[in-house]
Amino acid sequence: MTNDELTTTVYYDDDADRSQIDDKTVAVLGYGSQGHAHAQNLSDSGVDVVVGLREGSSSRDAAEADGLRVATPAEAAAEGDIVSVLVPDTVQPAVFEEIRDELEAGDTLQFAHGFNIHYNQIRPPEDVDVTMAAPKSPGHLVRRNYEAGEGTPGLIAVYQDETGSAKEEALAYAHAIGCTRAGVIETSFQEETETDLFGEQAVLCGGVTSLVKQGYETLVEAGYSPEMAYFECLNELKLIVDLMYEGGLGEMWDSVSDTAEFGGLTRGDRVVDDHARENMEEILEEVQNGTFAREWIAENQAGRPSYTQLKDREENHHIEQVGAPLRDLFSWADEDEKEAAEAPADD
Ligand SMILES: NC(=O)C1=CN([C@@H]2O[C@H](COP(=O)(O)OP(=O)(O)OC[C@H]3O[C@@H](n4cnc5c(N)ncnc54)[C@H](O)[C@@H]3O)[C@@H](O)[C@H]2O)C=CC1
Ligand SMILES: CC(=O)[C@](C)(O)C(=O)O
Ligand SMILES: [Mg+2]
Ligand SMILES: [Mg+2]
Repeated sequence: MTNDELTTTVYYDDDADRSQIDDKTVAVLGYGSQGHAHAQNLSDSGVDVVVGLREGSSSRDAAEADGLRVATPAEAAAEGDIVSVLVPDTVQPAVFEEIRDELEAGDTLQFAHGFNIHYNQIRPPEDVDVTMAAPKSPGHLVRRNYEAGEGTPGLIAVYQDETGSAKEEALAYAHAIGCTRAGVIETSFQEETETDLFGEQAVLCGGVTSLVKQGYETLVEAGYSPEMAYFECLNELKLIVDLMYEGGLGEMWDSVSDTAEFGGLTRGDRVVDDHARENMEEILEEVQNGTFAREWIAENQAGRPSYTQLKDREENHHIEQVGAPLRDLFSWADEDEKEAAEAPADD
């Protein structure tokens, strides 16, 4: 299927006009998963970057060690023509209030997720552009793929176009962080927010980890060794998903045995059944009607009691106790490979 046959236009490197960003300064607020990747990729792409971090932030040393200028969020925003808000969603409203007065007419407020705009937690001034360039990838792979000369797919969206060139600038930003190497699709703040929240809750982060833990617990409670259960239900999942990533479900089905294919096709829907689908639809509705957003905002206002308890329970799950030493064994193989690579040639 060519781009013309796709229902959505996919933008690539040649579709981006880098003159929209090359003479501008980008203030990247936050230096975490997305922030470190955007800042370094933008800088390596030749864009002037200043990182905005709180005084005393533990991320300051890392950003400076990576050769980037660091300032406070307000100082960075004052310098920036584009202010990329890459602090945690739950602190963005407070950080926005810190920088609001530093924004000038024609500046751009740029996001990697639409949560605070879509749920009206940030109401931007009317004289700036509001855009999104959102990698569809964890930040560390945004950076790793960029350094490998590749990219990660991304989305762009325009919420407010005061200058008349918001989309073109967002596409130039997506180019500079490497996303147009892989492909960029235009969406809206609403669509990105709702699909991203649903996807991370029901499939990518919540659904998958629950499936892995349930499978692991089923095997262990039936008497099988935890190591066997770990290899079967967690470790091999990467290898299976890699095939799906490369060539869709079909490439995975073609690679596994007929036995696995028959077993999977006849039993998969008994595990993720109609009830699971009803739960997914309920989760999507909670995203769409703001129930999840209100719950997450209230959780943070209360000091994250449930989040902390759930995180602690997850970190102490038996699969994590079993997995750590097993992965160290794998890293031993890496160490072995490293030694081999560093050893002088026997010539
Ligand atoms: N983690 C990911 O891979 C993805 C994240 N996003 C979005 O990117 C944005 C940033 O998320 P992450 O990179 O995950 O955040 P993170 O939690 O990894 O990093 C947050 C950064 O902000 C800094 N920070 C925290 N509080 C601050 C404050 N009050 N003032 C100034 N700096 C502060 C921290 O020091 C850290 O450098 C969010 O909107 C998120 O939804 C979008 C796509 C994927
Ligand atoms: C990595 C990503 O795309 C997520 C799961 O949406 C996120 O980290 O918010
Ligand atoms: Mg996401
Ligand atoms: Mg997300």
